[in-house]
Amino acid sequence: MSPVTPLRPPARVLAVAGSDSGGGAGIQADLATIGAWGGYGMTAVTAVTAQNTQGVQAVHVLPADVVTAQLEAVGADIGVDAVTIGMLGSVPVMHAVADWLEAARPPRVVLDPVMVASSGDRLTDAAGEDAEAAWARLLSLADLVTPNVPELAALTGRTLDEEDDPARALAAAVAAARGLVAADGPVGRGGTVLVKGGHLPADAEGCLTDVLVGPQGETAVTAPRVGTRATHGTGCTLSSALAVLAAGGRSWEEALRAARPWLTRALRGADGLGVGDRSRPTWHGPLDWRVPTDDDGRRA
Ligand SMILES: Nc1ncnc2c1ncn2[C@@H]1O[C@H](COP(=O)(O)OP(=O)(O)OP(=O)(O)O)[C@@H](O)[C@H]1O
Ligand SMILES: Cc1ncc(CO)c(N)n1
Repeated sequence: MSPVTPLRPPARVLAVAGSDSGGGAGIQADLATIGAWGGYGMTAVTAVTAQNTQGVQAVHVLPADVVTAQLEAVGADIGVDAVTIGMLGSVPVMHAVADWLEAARPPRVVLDPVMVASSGDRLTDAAGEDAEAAWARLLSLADLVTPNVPELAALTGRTLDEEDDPARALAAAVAAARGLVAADGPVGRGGTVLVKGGHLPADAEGCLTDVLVGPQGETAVTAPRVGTRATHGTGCTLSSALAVLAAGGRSWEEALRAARPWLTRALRGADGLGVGDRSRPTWHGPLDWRVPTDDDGRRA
């Protein structure tokens, strides 16, 4: 019997990110998501974190040359259709990744400018002018940048947490993103910014809005706010889904319209997981599987 050959080879997606021992964010979320969407996942680990649903207990950032070695090993042999970049951890690692992006020029680059975990713990020691220069390099090499609102505030130097009205808060965030994609802004190559609404108040219908802000225009995608504390890893999950969908040929808008309802299901599925009791992870797997839990989502 001849071996089974897929109709189309899977998209090869490289995740450049930190390891989350708790399994909810970082490399673990990236690989689960890439697999869930039928892609072939590869990794360049930038840092090892000891992390669970309570917070981050330890961070060890890898030496920059070890990160470069992983990037070169994968790029030279297997090939890369899309890259999703998350936690980088230090200025030397940021420059190592930027150097590789400049040399390898992978076709689609999604940059999630991770700075702080959902628990509030810092995930990078990069600060000051050195960090600003490294972010500017990375932004200029990205096709899609996916900041949450605090990250957008940090990248643009704007204050984005003073507005309580949902529409005005979103408008302020979108205005900040416009500055990033402007002709003289730091996001180069006609890149796009996805403003993520997870840190903004829900609107009167109980919905959150994400907005793609590109040089040619803007697209808003709205979804119900899920009343759960299980939002750990949503950012990594969304970025990886967008990378694998774009690698399969979709535009950023098509990718976001496909990924967003799936993310809603991943958030809804999380409460039945019974994993930890604080900042629980989203659930990347099939939804027809449950463990018995009590009303607080703890294993019964
Ligand atoms: N409670 C929620 N209900 C529905 N969607 C949500 C919720 N929280 C976040 N999202 C969605 O999850 C995605 C990630 O947004 P968010 O702003 O939380 O990113 P993040 O802070 O980078 O995530 P992370 O928790 O991984 O750090 C967005 O599409 C956002 O709209
Ligand atoms: C390793 C890692 N990357 C990203 C995040 C942000 O969710 C996290 N908590 N941990």
